[in-house]
Amino acid sequence: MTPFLKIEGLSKAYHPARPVFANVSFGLERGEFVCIIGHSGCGKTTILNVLAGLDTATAGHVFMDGREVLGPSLERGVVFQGHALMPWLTVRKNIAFAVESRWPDWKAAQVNEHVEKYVALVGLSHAIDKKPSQLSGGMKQRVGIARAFAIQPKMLLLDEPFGALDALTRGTIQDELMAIVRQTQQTVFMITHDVDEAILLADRILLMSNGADTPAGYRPGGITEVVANPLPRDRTRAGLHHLPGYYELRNHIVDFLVSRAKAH
Ligand SMILES: Nc1ncnc2c1ncn2[C@@H]1O[C@H](COP(=O)(O)OP(=O)(O)OP(=O)(O)O)[C@@H](O)[C@H]1O
Repeated sequence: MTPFLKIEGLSKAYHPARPVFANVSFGLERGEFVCIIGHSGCGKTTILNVLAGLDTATAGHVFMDGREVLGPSLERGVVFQGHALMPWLTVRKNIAFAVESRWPDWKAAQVNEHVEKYVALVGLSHAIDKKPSQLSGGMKQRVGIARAFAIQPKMLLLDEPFGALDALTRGTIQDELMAIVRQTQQTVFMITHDVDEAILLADRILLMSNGADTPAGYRPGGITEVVANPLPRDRTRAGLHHLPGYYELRNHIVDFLVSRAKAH
């Protein structure tokens, strides 16, 4: 069967002889949550941008639901590291703008009800009529997350969406994200640097290595290994460390990052 999202032979080269990554192929099933982990500069954001249709690959193709991704679409919701909000609009209007683009026929009251629901979901009802400059970095990030969810895309692409959040908020939003994704059967591709976050959220974890000079010549970066998460899907943040298999999985990923992800 063809997967919901299919990535075939993707390469990106800024210098023809030294591609950042080459021959990257993988698939995501509908409703699957996949995280990608790798050191800075290996090309994770580039891959995510190609999946979003915001960047083009030097070689290879991406198909979603049987159609090639050739540009951005409201079928794919993206949450960036920086929150990318319109600074002159309130939280309500930032999200309403996206919702109106997605459903141009909706009446104002319907748009507003929808916006309020998603703002409540990320715990920001009290700040709904504030502008981004009046919010903390973490709050702005939550607005970005609410906006991506509000357009109910077929696929969510998340580039370290929780990086700027303090540990407590991060935990709460991880729980919320997990609950929504399970409930909506959302398909998610997420970049993270946090091994525990990947183990908590992902069904599978892609381990990506950096391009490197080796005795045999330059070796482009790529997906070195795909790790299936063996832990039960109803795992929780608090219970994660007690699950059999957790430490083996964690050690395996940390070992990859320490000794295999970069040539020494
Ligand atoms: N416009 C560009 N011109 C030349 N090189 C670029 C350009 N954009 C990105 N790169 C290089 O491509 C590589 C991959 O960048 P990318 O942002 O995808 O990495 P990343 O794995 O997401 O890193 P991080 O974890 O730090 O966000 C980096 O080495 C970067 O220097």
